[in-house]
This record gives sequence, C-alpha cells and structure tokens, in this order.
Amino acid sequence: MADVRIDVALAPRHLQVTLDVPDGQVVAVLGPNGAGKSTLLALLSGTLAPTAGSVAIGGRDVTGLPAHRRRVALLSQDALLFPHLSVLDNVAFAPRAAGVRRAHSEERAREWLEAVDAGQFADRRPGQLSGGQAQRVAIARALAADPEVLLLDEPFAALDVAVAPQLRALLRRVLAGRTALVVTHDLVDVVTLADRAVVLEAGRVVEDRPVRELVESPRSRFAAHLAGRVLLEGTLAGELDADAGGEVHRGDAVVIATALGPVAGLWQDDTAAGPGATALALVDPAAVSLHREAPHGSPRNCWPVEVAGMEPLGGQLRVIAHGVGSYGAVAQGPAGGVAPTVTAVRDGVSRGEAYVPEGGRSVRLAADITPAAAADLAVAPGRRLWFVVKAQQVRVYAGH
Ligand SMILES: Nc1ncnc2c1ncn2[C@@H]1O[C@H](COP(=O)(O)OP(=O)(O)OP(=O)(O)O)[C@@H](O)[C@H]1O
Repeated sequence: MADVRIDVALAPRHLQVTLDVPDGQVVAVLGPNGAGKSTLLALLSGTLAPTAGSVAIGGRDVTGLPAHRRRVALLSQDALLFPHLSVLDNVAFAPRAAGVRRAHSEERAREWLEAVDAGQFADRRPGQLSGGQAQRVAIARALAADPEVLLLDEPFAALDVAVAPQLRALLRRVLAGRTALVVTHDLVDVVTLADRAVVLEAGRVVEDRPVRELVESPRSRFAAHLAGRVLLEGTLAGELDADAGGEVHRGDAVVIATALGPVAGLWQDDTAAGPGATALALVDPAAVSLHREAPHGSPRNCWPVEVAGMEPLGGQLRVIAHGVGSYGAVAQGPAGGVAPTVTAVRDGVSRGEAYVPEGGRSVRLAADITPAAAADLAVAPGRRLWFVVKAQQVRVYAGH
C-alpha cells in the first residue's frame, strides 16, 4: 500500500492542509500562484518540515525522515539531471545509491529508458538533449528509484507545446495504478492524468472532488476559470417566481444577488437553502448570446457589458467583457434589497430595470460566438453590448 495521509501546517507560509490519497490515485493539485502547491509537494517529499502535523506514506510516519528515505520521487518542470553523468548513469543513480550492484542497476536503468522511449540517449550527456528528451530521462530516473509516491510539479511547463502531448501520453501510462500528486495549471493535464482534483487557495483546500465533477460544476473561481466557465458569487434571494422567503430545492428557478445585479438560474444543489445563503452561479460561455439591445421574453439574464477583448476558441470567438453600470435608456435600478432585485429579473429589462451595481464593473464575463455573429455586431474592445443567458442555463449551487 502506498496511500498518503497528510495533515500539516506550515505557519510561516500560512498553509494548513489535510489530504488523504488512497493507493493508486492520481490527484491534480490546482490553485492560483502562491496558493501553496509547491509548498505542499515539498512537505511531502521532505525538503520542507511542517511546523505542526504529520505525513504518512503507506502507513509509515515519514514526518521526521529525510527526503531520500521517504520513497517519494519529485519531478519538476526542469529535468535537473546531473550534467556530468551520462543519461544511463543519471537513471542508474538512485538504485546505485540504494546499494544495488552496478550491473543490475544499469540493467534497470536501461529498462526504464526503454519504457520512456529514451533508450537511444543512454550514452549522451544531459547537455546534448532537448527539453522534451531530458524530461523523458527525468521520468525514467524518478521511476528507477522505485518510489511509492510520485510528485509532479508542472511537468510540462518548460516544454514546447509540440512535445507536451507525447509526454502526456507517456505520463498517463506511467501513472496508471500509481499514487501521485500532479501540480498543474493546465486543464488538459487535469482531465487526462488525474482522478481527483484538489484546489488550494491561500494555503487551504477549497475544493476536493472527482475531476469530472470539478470541470462540470466548479465551486471555486480558480476551477471555474480553468474549466472555461464564469463563476458569479452571491447571496440567495429566493425563488424566481415566488415572493422571497421560502427554502429552495434542487430544480427550482432562483435568483441570487451578485455584484452584477440579480442573476436568475436553476438551483442544482442537493441541499436546500434559504434566503441569505451563500450561492454560486455558474455560467457556460457557450450558452451566452450577444445582442445590441436587451431582448424580451422568458426569464433571461441581460447584462449590459463593455467588451474587453476576444480570443480564438476552436472555430469560435470567446468575447471577454466586463459588467458596466446602466447605460442608454436603462434607468438606474434599486441599490439593494431582495424583493426589488427579484422583480428586476422576473420582469426583464424591458421595463428599464436592468442595472449593474458599482462592483459589477470588475466582474469578468465571457461569451462564445461565431465569427459571423461577431462581425454582425461589430464586436470590438470598448463596444457596449448585452450579454444574455436564459435562467434555465445558469446553474446555481450552495457556496462555502
Ligand atoms: N522559499 C520560500 N521562502 C518563503 N516563503 C516562500 C518560499 N516559497 C514560497 N513561499 C511563500 O509560500 C506561499 C506558497 O507558495 P508556493 O510556491 O507553494 O505556491 P504555489 O501554489 O506553488 O505557486 P506557483 O503556482 O506560483 O508555483 C506563498 O505565499 C509564497 O510567497
């Protein structure tokens, strides 16, 4: 068994993490810069000691053990091979250091080099390898040490985008059945390599869920951005078609008060909640349409926005925009309060009640549209348009 149990604090870096990884599971570790991802790996590998708590691997308490006695291999974005040793000697280094006889350790090193399709580089020096080749060798070296746990810190970050897919396929093979933690900023790594995803923010775990759930219904801003969604944080006002006050249940059309103003969506959480509860609305940019004027009709969210920029996305364009205060003929809406904001959404903007409070100016929204639609609407930075999404297509969850 090579399960990992980590329950540590590192006071100077404000990190406090509890995490159990069962034997054979690959966990993606995600989070913004400075969240503590690398620090967590360092606490596991033994290059940093916690100020409190413990680390156990395969049921052994390794908290007091030095890095080389933990049976943990760390692979970082730079291959960090010994420049003065041949590739073969680099890979044979760990078994040699563990007391395996030269002939045997070289044999093992050759096997691992073959396994990562790098057998032909055995006699080269690291300086004669490309970045992708060096990273293959680094993987072989890590595996030759026969680790119980593999830690990968942005393993493709320093590589050409052209080589990353091959290496990813290799890592997928290598990671099958192993206990591993992979720090990454790349959604492709998350979905292709990991079973489960943990999101760190400011040294704390804010999400810990199966990868599929995380990409389908992210609950943290970081995961939403990674999954290409927009996450709006707010407070539950109540049901869309009822007077505010009662509890809402899964499938109910609800309204939440956000920095963008009232947002209507479907409550998708299994837990019931009442007005005032923290709520998260998830918007898929593919469900957002752009209009010159706010349309009428069924319950829709209509947000006046100013276009910030555009990015190509497959055959489409992703339009990035920010909420703006009311403009044109739209009157300023109420400054707050539950009931008026519900009315604003239910009755639509045709009555001139759509508005974005001051804070909405910093809310980043995205809409995926065709290049033809972009041309028709003359989408360009600075242009003011309406982002429109049906309430049915906004999923709302309980926040933390
Ligand atoms: N060597 C160090 N000495 C002191 N503090 C550090 C050191 N390295 C990181 N920190 C601090 O610890 C916190 C966590 O940093 P860490 O590098 O673990 O984050 P990260 O999530 O890996 O970020 P990134 O994605 O930028 O690599 C940050 O506040 C950072 O400033």
